Amino acid sequence: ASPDVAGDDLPKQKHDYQSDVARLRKIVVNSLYSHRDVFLRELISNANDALEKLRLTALTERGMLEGAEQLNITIKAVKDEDGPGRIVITDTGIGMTPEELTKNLQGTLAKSGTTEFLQKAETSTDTTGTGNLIGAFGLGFYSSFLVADKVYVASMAAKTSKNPEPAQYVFSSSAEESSFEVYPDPRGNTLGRGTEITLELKDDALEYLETFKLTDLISKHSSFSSSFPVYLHTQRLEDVPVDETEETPEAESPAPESDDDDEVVIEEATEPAKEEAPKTKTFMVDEWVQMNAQAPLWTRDPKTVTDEEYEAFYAATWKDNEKPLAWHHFTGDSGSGVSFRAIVYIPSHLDESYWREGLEGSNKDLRLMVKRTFITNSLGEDALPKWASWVKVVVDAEDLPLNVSRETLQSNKFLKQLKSIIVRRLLQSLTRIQKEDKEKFDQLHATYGNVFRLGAVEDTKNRDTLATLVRFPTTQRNATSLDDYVENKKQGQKQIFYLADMGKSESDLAKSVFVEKLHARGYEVLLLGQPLDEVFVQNLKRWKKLPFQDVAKAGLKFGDEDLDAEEEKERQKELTEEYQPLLDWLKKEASEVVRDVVISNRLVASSCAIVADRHGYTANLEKMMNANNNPNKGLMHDFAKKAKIMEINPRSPLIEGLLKRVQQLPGEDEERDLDAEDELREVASVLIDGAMVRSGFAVNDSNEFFTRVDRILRRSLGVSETAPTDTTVKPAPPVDPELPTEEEPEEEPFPFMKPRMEQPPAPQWEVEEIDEDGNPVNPPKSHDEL
Ligand SMILES: Nc1ncnc2c1ncn2[C@@H]1O[C@H](COP(=O)(O)OP(=O)(O)OP(=O)(O)O)[C@@H](O)[C@H]1O
Repeated sequence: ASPDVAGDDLPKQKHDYQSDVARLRKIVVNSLYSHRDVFLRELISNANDALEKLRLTALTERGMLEGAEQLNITIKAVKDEDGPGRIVITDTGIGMTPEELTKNLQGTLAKSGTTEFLQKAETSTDTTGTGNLIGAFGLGFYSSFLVADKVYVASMAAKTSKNPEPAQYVFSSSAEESSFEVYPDPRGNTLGRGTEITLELKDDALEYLETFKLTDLISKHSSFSSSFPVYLHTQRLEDVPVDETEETPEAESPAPESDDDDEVVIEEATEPAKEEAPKTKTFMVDEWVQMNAQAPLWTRDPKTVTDEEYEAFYAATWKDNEKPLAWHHFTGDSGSGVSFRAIVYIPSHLDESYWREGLEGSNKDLRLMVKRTFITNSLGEDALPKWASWVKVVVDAEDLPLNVSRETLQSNKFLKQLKSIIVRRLLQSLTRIQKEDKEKFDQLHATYGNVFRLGAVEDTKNRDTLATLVRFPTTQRNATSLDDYVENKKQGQKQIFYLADMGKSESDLAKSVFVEKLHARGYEVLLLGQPLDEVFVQNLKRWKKLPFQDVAKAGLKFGDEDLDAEEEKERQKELTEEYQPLLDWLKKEASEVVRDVVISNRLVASSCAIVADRHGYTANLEKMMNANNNPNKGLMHDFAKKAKIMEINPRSPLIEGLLKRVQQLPGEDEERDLDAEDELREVASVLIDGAMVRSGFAVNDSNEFFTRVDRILRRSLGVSETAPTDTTVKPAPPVDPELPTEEEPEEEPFPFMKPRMEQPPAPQWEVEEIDEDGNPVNPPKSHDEL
């Protein structure tokens, strides 16, 4: 039988779901079957949101609390004798008008990436990790359909000046239908205010009717989902002595609110009582048991909180099914008279939208409470910097007035201090992990390595601490910090050598002409292939007083030049004199692309390379400038582009050969062989362009470059340079009007649907007192000062 809320005989307004919504619902239900326990957490958390909204709005809107005085959530399982069984979840929150029922509950697909997601989810068989999908796509209410065939949402909006006479309406929908209905509640106004969700359970979900199952679910997943009391309806048998002269006593039912269905069931006494024992009767007693009676987690002494509780609190508060990497629970006194408690969590993954969003910092994941009441999740203009904006924080201030409006809060000194307190605490946690737990730090760096680079660029105050956290591959080892690098420098070395080429792998970078001599001589070179690397070193400029030196740029010094023997210097001088004719000749030939040609001190096996002048573009920078499609890059751009130097390796036989040929060229008044000269020029041009390519630059006209290469190859093979290639080709068949029928190849599943690594348990932090600037008042011995 349908529950009363169904109003079977009523005329109802039908609405169609958007077609994508119906698809989405199906995917959610199919892919999340094994996670279906989450439905209760999602509904409790929605109820909590509605209560928080009410409490916040009621600060400025009088009379809103009329209708239902208590702010709470109740859950009741109803076993129907002639029906499947229902779970009813009721809150006395802000409620919804019929328009809101229609708009809010049909779900929106406005979130970016949803359509893409749908396609991937439908073609993928991999459903691991989809537990997060619910939170990520705002599908909270949809999770009802994981366990219910039919869902009724009765709601009565709070009374406001704009809506002084709210009415109770019902939204109903079944799991399969592509439409939903909204109609006036046939029972009238039973709620006073708030929302009641009735789930008509699927046949295979009847286990959720059992009290122990609900108790287990709530304590496992939802005890932290609400800061308002959550009551579960329970029944127990109780023997009560009866005085036959008195009337049958009423069983007590401390229900948080009256409930018409809640008639107390009274059973007959089971055994005829013995004479001496007082007569008893067994009653079925209805009770509402509060499921979250414990003090909120952040107010507790961390010594009494288990890792599991910290993890459950994190999962419930931020709807993230992956365990956090670490957390820091502390109390503090802001100095401006506000004492507070806080937990800072480091998630084990970055939201995929992090890098897509703009650079202005915002933090949706901060929950600012005053005396356990949620106030806001926005620090406004005192928002965390972008690099730290992913951190998840609960802060509860004791000494702020409860009725602060968000506006007055913005001008409160405490808020300004909060930003630096959180950042400082976060940095302390990160530094501590770096020092104490290598394995965890590796995970941290894999996720946040680029965030640390960004931070070092963005946050000048914390630049050094953030830079300490960054790791680089080098020509000698992996995961090297700047401090490690400096420790490993050679005698006399006064520069930190690096090679930057965005997007190149370490092994490609390690093969570059620019590092060959450094590597051969045993110097370490940082290999920078990450997008933010070059900006990072340019902002940092130096580390431990050593300047960064791009090994693809002029100015490279090994630092032991002064230690060279006199004859070594003499040899260098001789070489320059010997090669002067070639240097002069090449300088003319290469004048289009370089400013000068010199004898190299950085090449070992390669014949030549193009290095950027101190103020010129490196190949990496030139690529970025070219990609930045601004036609008016101006004079400086042209200047920077030309600011290159060609270096030749006098030990290379190719260069020796070229020198000989240049020396043999006839003098001014001798007879010239123009063909031979052209040939030599062509060889030189291929050498120059080859050096460009080998050094990471693009050649001006690659097609023309390869035509020249082709000509030289023909010459060396003795093939005619002018013999044409047969260029006849078979034309394509005529136009085909038929549409293709072949299926699309299956694509890789979305990255966030792939399984993620299990995280080891995070360490527990001690509680510390901190002052106005976030400095510990009595720093414990184990504490790392930054
Ligand atoms: N118990 C409720 N009381 C009042 N409004 C509700 C309630 N449950 C849901 N809503 C409304 O319906 C909207 C959609 O709910 P849904 O759970 O699908 O998404 P969400 O809560 O916005 O996102 P998420 O659950 O992922 O955080 C909510 O934003 C809210 O406006």
